[in-house]
This record gives sequence, C-alpha cells and structure tokens, in this order.
Amino acid sequence: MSVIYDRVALIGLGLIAGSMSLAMRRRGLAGEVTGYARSAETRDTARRIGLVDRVCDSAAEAVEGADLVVLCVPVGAMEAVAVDIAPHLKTGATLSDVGSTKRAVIDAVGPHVPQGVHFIPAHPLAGTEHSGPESGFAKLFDNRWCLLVPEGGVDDAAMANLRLLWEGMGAHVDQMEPDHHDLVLAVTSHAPHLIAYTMVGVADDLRRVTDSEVIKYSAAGFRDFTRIAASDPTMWRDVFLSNKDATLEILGRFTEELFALQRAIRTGDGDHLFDYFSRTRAIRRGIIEAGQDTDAPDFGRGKQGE
Ligand SMILES: NC(=O)c1ccc[n+]([C@@H]2O[C@H](COP(=O)([O-])OP(=O)(O)OC[C@H]3O[C@@H](n4cnc5c(N)ncnc54)[C@H](O)[C@@H]3O)[C@@H](O)[C@H]2O)c1
Ligand SMILES: O=C(O)C(=O)C[C@]1(C(=O)O)C=C[C@@H](O)C=C1
Repeated sequence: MSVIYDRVALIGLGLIAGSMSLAMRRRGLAGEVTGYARSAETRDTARRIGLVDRVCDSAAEAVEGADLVVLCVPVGAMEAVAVDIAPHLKTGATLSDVGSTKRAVIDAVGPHVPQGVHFIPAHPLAGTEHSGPESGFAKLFDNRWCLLVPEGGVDDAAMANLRLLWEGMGAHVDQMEPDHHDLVLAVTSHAPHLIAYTMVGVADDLRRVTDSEVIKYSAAGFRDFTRIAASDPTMWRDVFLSNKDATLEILGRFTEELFALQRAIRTGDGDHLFDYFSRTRAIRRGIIEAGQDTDAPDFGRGKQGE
C-alpha cells in the first residue's frame, strides 16, 4: 500500500495509538508518525521502544504540519487536548479521535475545531484489557470494525482518506450517526463492561467469606469476566460518565430481565429459563454463521497473552 498521509500525529500514546502506529508502519501508510503523551514516563517508554517515528514534548509540536491528527486519550481528556492543539492545526488537516463514546467527544471537541480543519470522529471496535505504550500490537484492528461518526456533512476527500487509512490498518469501515453509535455501544460494550465489573466485585466480596475459593476454582466464564474487569479504570470511568443516558437505559432493561429470570428461578419456572437460554444461544449461533465470530485465536490477546 502507499502513503495516505505524509504526517500523522497521535496524541496519547497507549494501546490504541501504539497499535495504530504499528499498523500504519506495517503497510507504509504514513510518511512520518509523531506522538505526544502527557506523562514524561510514557514519552520516555515510547522513545525507548520506537513506538512512533518522533516523540514530541508538547502536543503543539506533535501536530505542527500534520495532515492527520488523532486524539487517542481518555474521553474525559479530549476537550483539554483540543483546546491545546487547535491553534497549531494545519489548514486542510483532518482531526479525528478514537474515543469509545461519540456524542460527548463531538460536543467537547467540535467547538474548538478551526475553520478549514475536517473533524471526523471515529471509533475502532477493537481493544484489550491492557493499556499504556507497551500494550499496542499491529494486528489489533485486523478484521474488526472501525466506525466513522461525523456530525452532518463532511468533506468527501477527507472522509475517503480516513476510510482508506483504517482499511489499510486492517479494519472494515462503516459510518454511523453519533447518538445511534452511543446507543449501540451501550448495548454491545458499555453495559457488558459494567456487568463484568459488578460480577467480579461481587466475587471479591465473597472471597472474604470463602477465603479465596472463588478465585482458585474460577471457571472459564468467570475468568472472561475478570479479563474485562481488568480494563483501564480511567478510560471506563470516562466512558460511563460520557454515555450516561444510553447506558442507564440499557441497564434498566437489563435489570428488568434479570428480575424476570430471578423470579423464574424462585418459582421453578423451567420453561421460562429454557426458552430464554434457547433464544440467547440462537443469537450466538447467528453471529458465528454470519462469520462475525471474534474469537479468532489471538483476538484481544495479542502479544500480551493471557
Ligand atoms: N482500550 C480499548 O479497548 C479501546 C478500544 C477502542 C477505543 N478506545 C478509546 O481509545 C482512547 C485511548 O484508549 P487506550 O486504550 O489507548 O488508553 P491508554 O490508557 O492505553 O492510553 C491513553 C494515553 O493517553 C495519555 N493521556 C491521558 N490524558 C492525556 C492528556 N490530557 N494529554 C495527553 N495525553 C494524555 C496517557 O498517558 C496514555 O498514554 C480512549 O478514548 C478509549 O475510550 C479504547
Ligand atoms: O476486548 C476488549 O477488551 C474490549 O473491551 C474492546 C472494546 C469492546 O467492548 O469490544 C472495548 C471498548 C471499545 O471502545 C471498543 C472495544
């Protein structure tokens, strides 16, 4: 593949930025990748492992002359970064992000985007429970979706280039409206994470009662919950605070269904349980038949392993 952007700047040097840099390098998609992270320790690590071509000591320096700037920081930090870099963005550049929620990012960043800069929020639906500059890997986005989520009309050429970049990094690309994105992700990602955090918290409380048996004999299903519940606290705090309405709506529905299942167990209503589990099993089988099973051998584990 050939170079799509002469210069790409990544702000925030963690799992997603690191994976983007490695994925761009794999196919030669960017002439030069610059990077900036707030902590000196992260910048030093990024320099030591050669995560990007040039690590800068300020966000302004990193974005100077960049054709594409991608904000790869927790959602709650997006606005401060946007304010910091706005005066330094090149006219004609594209500004994007990878935040897990989109309405909040658009509202926080949008007002600071200078005239002549194309703002195209994005969200790669790929990640792991790991974070930081050493957690990235080039294959993270292979065969995963990346959603482009612009608000209103956006320059066709800018959109086409960003699409090409994500495709070059291995992803399938689709477009979605911001509010719809947040509702869909509340169902498929945000509420499931909260449920995993809760389940592991409950087990931890029990551990004090059963003296570590819960962990020692944890079955595969529970281990999967612990993997999810090991995800970065800052990132997920920001996700829930920035997608309140949709997450609370889905959790409300979840609670209703949970109560119905609880009642079925208490009253011995086996038919209810059997029918419910048959329905959910059919969903899983439908996903596999549609070729969307994401349990590829190294999915979500990458070089970090489990
Ligand atoms: N981890 C996932 O599974 C995943 C998947 C898709 C999207 N995302 C989204 O991508 C973004 C980054 O997530 P990540 O997993 O790469 O996180 P990460 O914790 O691995 O990396 C975040 C980086 O941002 C830096 N940072 C934090 N605040 C900053 C600030 N104010 N200025 C400059 N740098 C700052 C941190 O030092 C770190 O280098 C988040 O918005 C997250 O919601 C995460
Ligand atoms: O596999 C994981 O560890 C993830 O949680 C990745 C996951 C997801 O829920 O699918 C998490 C948050 C993102 O915004 C996108 C992807």
